[in-house]
Amino acid sequence: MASFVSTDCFLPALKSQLGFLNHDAQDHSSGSISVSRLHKAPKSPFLLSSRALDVKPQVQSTGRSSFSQTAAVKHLTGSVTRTEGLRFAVVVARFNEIITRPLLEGALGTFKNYSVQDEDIDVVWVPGCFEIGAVATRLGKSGKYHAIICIGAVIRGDTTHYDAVANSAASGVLSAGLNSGVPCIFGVLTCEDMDQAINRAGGKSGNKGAEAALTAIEMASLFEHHLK
Ligand SMILES: Nc1c(NC[C@H](O)[C@H](O)[C@H](O)CO)[nH]c(=O)[nH]c1=O
Ligand SMILES: CC(=O)[C@@H](O)COP(=O)(O)O
Repeated sequence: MASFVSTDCFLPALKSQLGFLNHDAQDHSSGSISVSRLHKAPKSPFLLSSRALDVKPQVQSTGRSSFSQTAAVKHLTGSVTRTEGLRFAVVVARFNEIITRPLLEGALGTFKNYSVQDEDIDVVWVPGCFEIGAVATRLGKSGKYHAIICIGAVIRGDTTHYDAVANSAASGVLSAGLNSGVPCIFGVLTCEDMDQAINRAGGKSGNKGAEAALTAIEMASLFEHHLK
């Protein structure tokens, strides 16, 4: 049976507060989850009420937190080094191609660096980000791909059209993944100006297309190697 992963990494203050009282210290008055109930309750510090944190800590005889990681815990993670046989689609918007093409090149370069075969990659061009969702859904439902990257660049103009396009693109990609069951990766820049976009398409902020490809590989591996 899995138990709680150690809090060492992110809750040192809480960990130092926590002692492990014997069962007669339960606090039934406030209905809060006292520390001692953690022995029965899911071992998550997030269930602690503030009153439980007032509990005076006792040093556990073992000196170990009950939030210790156990060998029984199974961790599933996609591997970026297991790309053999994984197939990808890249949906890329032609609008702002001066940005989307370097994003695409960043993605293809990452696939190459991680040994994804050219024959296992299909690139589909659409007019703009608004069209990405429908195409990603169709590709996902085709059953041909292990993950789909969606690449675009929405750059604010003079009107509120930006908000419509950006929000539609995000919800379209999200819906495509949820409706098709195939990981759809959001590689769409939403920028206030062209400089921001250039910086994220191979400039000083990196290449978001390359990042999206790495995410796609990990997610494709997670689904293919662990979640079937
Ligand atoms: N302004 C941007 C657009 N606009 C076009 C839409 O995406 C869509 O193609 C049109 O509304 C027809 O349905 N697209 C982008 O990708 N980026 C923009 O900045
Ligand atoms: C994101 C957009 O739709 C934008 O580029 C359109 O520009 P404008 O708002 O000036 O029409």
